[in-house]
This record gives sequence, C-alpha cells and structure tokens, in this order.
Amino acid sequence: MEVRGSGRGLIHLHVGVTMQVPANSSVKFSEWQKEAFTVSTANCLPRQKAEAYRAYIAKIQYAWSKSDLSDTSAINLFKRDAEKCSTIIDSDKVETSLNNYAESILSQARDQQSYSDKWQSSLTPDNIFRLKKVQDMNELATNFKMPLLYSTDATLKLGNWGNRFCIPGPADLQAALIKLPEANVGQEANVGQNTNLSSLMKEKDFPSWVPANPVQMTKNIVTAPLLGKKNANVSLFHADTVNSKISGFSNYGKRKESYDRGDKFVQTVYANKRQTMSRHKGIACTSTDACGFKTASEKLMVEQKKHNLSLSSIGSGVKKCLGTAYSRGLHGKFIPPVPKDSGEEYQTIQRKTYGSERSEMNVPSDERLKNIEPKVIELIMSEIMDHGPVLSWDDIAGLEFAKNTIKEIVVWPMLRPDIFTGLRGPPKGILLFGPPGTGKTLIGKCIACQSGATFFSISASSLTSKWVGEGEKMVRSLFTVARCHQPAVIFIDEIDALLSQRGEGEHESSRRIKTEFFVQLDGATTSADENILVVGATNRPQEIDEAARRRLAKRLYIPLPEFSARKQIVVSLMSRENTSITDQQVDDIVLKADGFSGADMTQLCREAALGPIRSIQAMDISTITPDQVRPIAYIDFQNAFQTVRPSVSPRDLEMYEIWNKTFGCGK
Ligand SMILES: Nc1ncnc2c1ncn2[C@@H]1O[C@H](COP(=O)(O)OP(=O)(O)OP(=O)(O)O)[C@@H](O)[C@H]1O
Ligand SMILES: [Mg+2]
Repeated sequence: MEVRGSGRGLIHLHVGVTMQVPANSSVKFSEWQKEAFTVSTANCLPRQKAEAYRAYIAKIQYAWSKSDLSDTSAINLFKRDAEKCSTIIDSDKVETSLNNYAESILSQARDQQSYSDKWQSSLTPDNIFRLKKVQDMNELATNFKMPLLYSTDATLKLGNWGNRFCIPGPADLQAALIKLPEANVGQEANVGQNTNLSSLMKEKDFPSWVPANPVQMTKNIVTAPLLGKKNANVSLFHADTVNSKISGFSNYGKRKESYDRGDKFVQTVYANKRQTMSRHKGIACTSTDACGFKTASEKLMVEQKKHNLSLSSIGSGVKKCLGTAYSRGLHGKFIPPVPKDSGEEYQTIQRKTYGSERSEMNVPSDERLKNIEPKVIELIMSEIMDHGPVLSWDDIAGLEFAKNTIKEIVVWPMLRPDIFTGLRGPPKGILLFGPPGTGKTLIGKCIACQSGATFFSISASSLTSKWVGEGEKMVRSLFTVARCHQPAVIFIDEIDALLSQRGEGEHESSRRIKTEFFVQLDGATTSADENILVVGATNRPQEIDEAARRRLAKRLYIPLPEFSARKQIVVSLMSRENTSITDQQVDDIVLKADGFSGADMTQLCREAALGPIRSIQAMDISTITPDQVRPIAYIDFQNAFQTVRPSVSPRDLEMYEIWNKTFGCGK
C-alpha cells in the first residue's frame, strides 16, 4: 500500500513527542505504522500521547483530503489511531489515561483543543450559546421537535449563570428545579450546603433519571444534553445520538464503536472531507430507533410508567369529577365511579365503550359505592349507560304534547333545579305508554341528549332474563350509581316486564326485582335532595300493576302519528334519498298511511326505496353504478303499500285510548 506526498520532514509537537511526517511522494504505508509505534511507545504523559494521536489523526485527514492517501488506507489508519487515542482519553485508568470525557467533549464543542489533563471548563454562559455546535444542536432539536435549549415550555434558572435551560418534565419537577438556590458549576461544596434538592426529590418521588446532586445535575444539564457525556445521569437525549449529531469527533470512546463499523466510518470521513456539510448528517447514528433514541418526553413517559405516576399527579391529566362539570350526553365520556379506598385517591378501572375499544380513565370514588362490586359498576357503565347518536326534539315527528310535557317536567327542572322546587318539583317517575313503534324509546334517547343528565337506559327484560339471579342487585346498584351522578335519568324500556301485575305464575326472582325497584324508587321519591328521574316505557300499560302506576305518577300517552307527523317522517327520510316524488304525491302517501305508526312509516319508506333496485335486471346489478339507479318514484310507494301494513290494530288502539282516558295524564 502506498501513500503519496511531496516530502518528508520532522514535526516537533509542543507536547514533546517527535513525529515523523511523511511528506515525500510515494510514502510507504509502513512509514505511517512506524510513526504510530513511536507514539505509543514513547515515554510521555498520557496527555502528550493523546495530543500526538490527535495530531496524527489530523495528519491522516489532511493527507486524505488532499487525496494523498487512498480512502481505504485513510479508513484503516484512522480507525486504528482513533481507537488508540480514545483509550488514552476515555479509559478509567488514572495512570495511563486522561480519564476525562469532558475535556475532549468540551474542547470539541469549542472547536479547540484543551491541553489540560484535569477538569477545567472554559465554557461560560456568555460563550456557550454562541458556539456553533450548540447552535447546530438547537437547530437539530427544533427539527426533531425536541425540547432543548431555548425551549419556552419550561425553564430552569441556574443560579448566577442567568441562563435558561429547558428541563422537560412534570410540572412538579420544574417547580422543584426552579427552587434551586444559586448554583454555580464548579462550586460543588457551596451548592451542596445550600441546596435541599434531595429532599425535594424525595417529596416529589421524582424519577430516577433526575440526579439528587444539584451540581451533578447542573453539570449534566450543561454537558449531557449537548455533548452526550458518557456517565450522565440526566439523559435528556440519548448520548450516542447527541454525540454523533453534534460532532464527528466529540467523543473518541463513542467514536470507537462507530469505527468498528467500516461503513459508518466512511460516512464520517466523507463528512469531514466535505467540510461544508453539516457535521451531524453523516454520522454513525442515522436511525433514531437503531440508536435507541428517545425524546425527553418519551423518556419521561417511560419513567412515569415505571414510577406509576398518574397523569393527574403531574398536573397534565384531565381530572374528572362528578356532577355536570364534565361533558356528558351520548358522546361525553362517562366516569364510572368505583369504591373508595382512601382519601381523594383516584382509581382507574376499565370500561367498555359502546362499540369501541376499552378505555382507561381516572375515576373518583364515592362512599356510597363501597358495597358494590366493581364489576357490577363496570357492567352498569358499559351496558346500561346509554350511548348512541345525538338526537334533537325535532327528530321526533309530532307528539307535541308529550314533548312539551317532558321538557317541562324533565329537561327544565334538570337545567334549573333552583326554580323547580317545592310544589314545582319534578315528578320522580314518568310512564310513556302507547302502541309499539310510536317513538317512546326515541323520546327516552332524546331526554338523554337534551336534559344534560346522566342517562341510564336499561331494558326491563334484560334485568329479569339477562342477569339471572343478579337482577335485584343490578337494580340496587343502578340506583346507587345514579345517585352518584345526579342529576340522573333512569330509562326503563319495556317496563311492563318488570312491573307486571303479580300473579300465580310470577317468578320469585322477578318478584324480588320488583320489590327492590319499588324500594329504590320510593327512596328517590322521598328524598328531596335526590335528583333522579325514572322514565318507564311500555306498549302494554294494562299489565302494570297499581303499585307501579302510583309510583310512575306522570303517565303520558304516545299515540300513533297524525297526518303532519307522518308527513314529517316521510319528508325527513326522503330528503336523504334520490327521489322524484312531488309534494302532492307525498300528501297522498301520508293520507293513505292513516293508522301507521312511526315505525310503520319508516318501514314503508324503506320498502319504497327498494323499488328502483328491484327494477334493475339481475344481471346488471353487479355492474351498475350508484348514479345509474333511478330515483324513488310514487309507484314505489304504491307497491310498498302492498306489503307494509299498519302494525297496530283498531282494537288495540281502542284499548290504549281507554287506558289513557283512565290513567293517562293527557288532555
Ligand atoms: N314520532 C316519530 N318520529 C320519527 N320517527 C319515529 C317516530 N316514532 C317512531 N319512529 C320510527 O320508528 C322507530 C321505532 O321507534 P321507537 O323504538 O321509539 O318505538 P317505541 O314506541 O319505543 O316502540 P315499542 O313500544 O315497540 O318499544 C324509530 O327508530 C323511528 O325510526
Ligand atoms: Mg321502545
């Protein structure tokens, strides 16, 4: 192997080591090796040896940049000598090494060499931010969206330095750090005496990456994030990454690892050759994942998990509370309460959200829930809490009387409990009764959206059949949970299944559920403070016994829709479809649909909407585009009337009318 040069001479290094510099052309590779041998065997101080190696490395770079040295030779030489240099600088052996990472780091940061063999930082607050590498680092941090120097988020004032350094971390930590007394790097004793950071740390249960020694921390803050100090306790950034990003030569110990990988080294060499290039681009660590790089916030998250710090304790979590302060309604996150263990502690339980994944949330505990099994509470939250689309009163066609009454006795008292007091106090139980498919359940859902109350919706049949043997407990738990979430509405659909008249064949468990329900309802009725409303819905009001009737004091008839309501349903449904039906034809359809319930009207429209599809040839169905499907026409409704018939018979209707006249609260 050969290197080319223009001559050969002697260089006297100021450290006292004499090196042979190949200057002539066609210098043999063995000459370079000889010189390295001279350095390593020379009887001089480690500092002098290190300097000699630095000079030697610089010489290799110089020769290579002038193309006096081939790439392969440069790589091999560089690798070998950088390794040797790093053993002197970074080794822990005091006799044979400098044992001083900081020196090399700092000198590299300043683009200068430090000739001292003990710690003596020449960095000052005045010059540190002007250093190109610090500025590069800041720029890099900005690109990586890392909180670093100059961050405006959180700042730490380090004593009389007067500079601001960012410490990403919990608010508590920042607060504690800001409490640091005047700290001056290098005056360890003074700082140690004046500082009570350790106790602060203990108090706050800080993660382990926060050093207890303020001076250590101060040093680390200055050096570790910037320069990747090997033993830094404060690891705001992965040292390797920072190190390699800040400079190709900042830490020979780390560089050594890079040199072991030839390809990375080549990148480094090229990066140095092309000095115009930003240094951090060509360095060993190109993939953040590969380097195990973590941003400060990621690191913090990991630490928080480790230390089991709840979000609320660091001030960034969303605290949930009972009552109306949190978002409610169908899409609001519901906060399941769990039995209280101690004080104001927050507990986390999982709740199955409707049709979606389970979610974790912090929940307040409540004394009243002490005796309820958490799994029952979870069940109530997941299965009984109503979650569905947002509904407005306008979505319910007709039923003006029922809607107005409900607004008056449910929604307004919930919104203004201060006005609806005494005799104006709302009833504790409402019964919605009427033929099937007239909108009773729809009204229940609308109350959920519009009242602002916590809404529990349960089907009575599920109480009696789904949770066999548990129904009674469920009723009790349901009311207890509702009490913790006042104002609350408990909507019991098909309430006849729960409150049907007691008879011979009545099952023991059903009887117990009913009894429990009455007990709970009476409790809610007698207590003036309790703002719980029970809304029952049934299409078999005649089956409800007198005891239940009495407790459901407001009984509202939900009749079949009138002409205008039927029309509203048709118009509303057709407005979302491609149709050619005229206003006059709509009127004809609605007139013809006399005796149809709301559900029947919906079914009629669905059937008519299938008309255009049925007129398509079977063979075309796979190829036709949506815009080729013809609009829904009047003829489709005429055909639909052939198959859709009213579901409520005149006899049934008569029965509802009679019951309404007897027990209903309508005019
Ligand atoms: N007044 C109405 N306005 C709009 N749509 C209605 C109305 N009544 C019924 N519907 C339609 O009928 C469907 C069934 O209504 P809902 O479930 O409220 O009936 P219901 O009275 O509870 O019946 P059931 O007594 O059988 O439980 C609704 O989803 C809606 O599409
Ligand atoms: Mg219903």
